[in-house]
Amino acid sequence: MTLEVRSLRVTYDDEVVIDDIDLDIGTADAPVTALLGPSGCGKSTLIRAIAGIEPIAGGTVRFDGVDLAAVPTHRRDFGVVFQDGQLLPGRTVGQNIAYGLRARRWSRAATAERVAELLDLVGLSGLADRAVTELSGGQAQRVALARALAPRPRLLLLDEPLSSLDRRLRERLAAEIAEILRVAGTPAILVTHDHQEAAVIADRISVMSEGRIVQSAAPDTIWRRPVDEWVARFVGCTTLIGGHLVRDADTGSTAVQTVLGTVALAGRLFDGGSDGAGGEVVVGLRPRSVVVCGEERGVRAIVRSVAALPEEHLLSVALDDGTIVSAVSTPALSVGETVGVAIDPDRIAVIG
Ligand SMILES: Nc1ncnc2c1ncn2[C@@H]1O[C@H](COP(=O)(O)OP(=O)(O)OP(=O)(O)O)[C@@H](O)[C@H]1O
Repeated sequence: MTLEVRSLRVTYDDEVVIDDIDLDIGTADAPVTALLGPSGCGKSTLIRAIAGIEPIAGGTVRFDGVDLAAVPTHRRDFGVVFQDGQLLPGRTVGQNIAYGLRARRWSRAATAERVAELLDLVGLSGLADRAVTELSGGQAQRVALARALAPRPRLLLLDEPLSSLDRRLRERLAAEIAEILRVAGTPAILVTHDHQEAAVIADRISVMSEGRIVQSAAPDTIWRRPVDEWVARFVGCTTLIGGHLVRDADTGSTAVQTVLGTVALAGRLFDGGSDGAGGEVVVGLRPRSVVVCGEERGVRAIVRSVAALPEEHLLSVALDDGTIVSAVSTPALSVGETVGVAIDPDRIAVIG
């Protein structure tokens, strides 16, 4: 059950909005893919083109090998959930979930059974007769998800389904959606701005920029081996520094030398490929990639500013060569103080 997008192009007037995109959705190793990218990069347009709502200017969209060019939206058997749910306001929760089943001529008994099953799946049993205008935002999005899943679609298209909810609810619902999709076994594409939501719900993340897919990989590969500096910055690296790869003769593992010291790059993400000794790389640092560790063990730095966060202090420090980096410290420190800093290898990205 895979969706294959090949050389897809979508244009608005003469402007190319989707440019030569290849994508495989619903593969055995990655049933759920998240599309992550900045505002305006074309995520929603791509989803709409796959759904058949947006005409395509070139390329193909196939499902299980069948070209969908001549298949209208309502015959593609795809479920869609948008940001604001788009529930039918004059009807109850149960009637909304049953909506697609009526159109497909399901019997009354089969419809009632399926609605009960989905209410249970999305955790809303007992709310079948509630008017949808009397639901919380989170409940409404669960009903929208149940309605999309009810006819057993071959693919689910989720276009920012949680972005109208507050952060805490979003985090909780993201975990619930991940579980619901796993139980339903339905392949899905999720459009989101939120890195954490992408990692919680999806098996694979495709990063988009200006109408193109710039990297598709498992979430930890995206965070730790971004394909270029743009992706590194997009996934939270605020400072990029040069690095030189060296091979530890004793362990055979690769390490990277930087102005912040040398750290081992353990694990499968750093094996093989261009990870041999002698290569030049770029190391991406996040605000928590550098830790204060005592002057004797780290690289000398002077504290430039200190912000007290609830669980730690966030510092800006200057190295002897003038490089400015963010660092975290549990104890409070003063501006002007000399400290030792070191890289936490589990929190950096390596590009190249
Ligand atoms: N109907 C339209 N006519 C002309 N241009 C459009 C239309 N819809 C979208 N665009 C443009 O196409 C580009 C991609 O828009 P799209 O909505 O796909 O981006 P997005 O990545 O989903 O953004 P966001 O994250 O802000 O929702 C944008 O430059 C947008 O202005």
